[in-house]
Amino acid sequence: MLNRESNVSLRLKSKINLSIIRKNYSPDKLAIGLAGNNMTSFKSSTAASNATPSSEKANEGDLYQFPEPVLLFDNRDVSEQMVQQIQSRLLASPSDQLYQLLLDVYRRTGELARAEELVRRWLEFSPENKLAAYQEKIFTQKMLIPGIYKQSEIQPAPFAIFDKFLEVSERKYFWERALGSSNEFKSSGISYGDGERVEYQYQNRNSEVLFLESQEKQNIKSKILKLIDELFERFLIPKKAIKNIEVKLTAYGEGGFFRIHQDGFFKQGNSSRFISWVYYFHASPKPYSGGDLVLFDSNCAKTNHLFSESHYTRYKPMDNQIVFFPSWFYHGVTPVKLLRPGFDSYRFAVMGHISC
Ligand SMILES: O=C(O)CCC(=O)C(=O)O
Ligand SMILES: [Fe+2]
Repeated sequence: MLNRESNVSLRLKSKINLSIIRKNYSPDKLAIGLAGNNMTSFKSSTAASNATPSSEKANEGDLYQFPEPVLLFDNRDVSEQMVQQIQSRLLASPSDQLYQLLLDVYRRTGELARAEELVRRWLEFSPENKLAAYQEKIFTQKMLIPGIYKQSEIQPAPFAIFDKFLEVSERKYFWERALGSSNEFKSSGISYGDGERVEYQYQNRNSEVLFLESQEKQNIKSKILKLIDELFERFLIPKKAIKNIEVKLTAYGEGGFFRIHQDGFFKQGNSSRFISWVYYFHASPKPYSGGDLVLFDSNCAKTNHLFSESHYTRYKPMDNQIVFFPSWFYHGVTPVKLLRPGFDSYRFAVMGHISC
C-alpha cells in the first residue's frame, strides 16, 4: 500500500525545483517569444544525461527522455488585461502577428474553443499564411498538412479530443475500479533511454498507477482501435500494423505532476510508441484544479530534441474526454491542487500508448 502521507515531502521537493524554474521563465519570454517567434526562446536539451539515478525499482517501464526539469508552471503570467489589450488591438488593426499572439495566449491558457474560433478567422484573413493554415488544421482538429515532420522547425503539437468517449456504464466501471482499489495504486516509475533502467524519480513525476487485468482493458482498446485510421491520417503517421496498446489507470493527488518528457521517439521501422492517449474521469463538479496536460511545440527530428518553453497548448482535463497526440511531442502535467480532500477528488485517467 502506498503511504499517502509521503506526498508531503515530495511536494516540498517540487516546490524547490519550481523556484529554480521560474528564474529562467520570465513573462518577458512570452512577449519576445510570441511576437518574434524566434529560436532564442526555444530550449535545446540533450536529455537523459540529466537524470539522477536512484536505486529504488518500480515495476513499470516507460520510455522517457528528460531534458532539464522545466514545467510546473501555471498561467499567472497572462493577465486578463493583457488578453483584452491584444483582442482590441486585433479588432482595430488585424495582422498576422496579432492573430498569432492572441492564438498563443489562448492555447497557453487552455482556451481551446476560443483558439478554434480564432484560427478560422485568421485563415480567412490570411489564406496564404502557412502558419495560419497549420494552426487552423490543429485547432479545428482536421488532417494536418503533409510534410510538417520533415521540417527541422519547432512545430505546435497536433492533438485530437473526443468528447463523451465512454458510455455512462463504461465510465462508471473505471470510476468504481479506481475508488475500490485505492490501496493498490503504486508510485509511478520512469525509465530512461533504453527502457532497461526503471527508477523512481520523484523530482520528475509524482503520480500513482494501477495495472489493470487484460479483460478490463479490452473495451477501451477496441474503441481506440476503431479510431486508429483516423488518427494516423490526422497526425500524418504512415499506416502500420499496431503491435500493442498499453493501458494503465493513473491517479494524481495533491501536488501530483509530471515534468516535461516524451513518451516515445520519432523513428521509422522499429517498434515504438507512436500515439499517446489519455482518457480523463473525475468527480463532478471537478474536484481539483491544475493537472493540465501541456503539449509543447517540439522539433520531432530524430537527433534534435528541441521544444519551446514558451509556446505550448494547455488542455484542461474534462470528465469523459479522451485526448490523443503523437508520442514524440514533449508534454507534461502541471501540479494538481485538490479542492477538497479525499481519494475521490483525485485526477484520474485511463491512459496509454499505441505502439507500431
Ligand atoms: O495524465 C496525463 O495527462 C499525461 C500523462 C503522461 O504524460 C504520461 O503518463 O506519460
Ligand atoms: Fe507522457
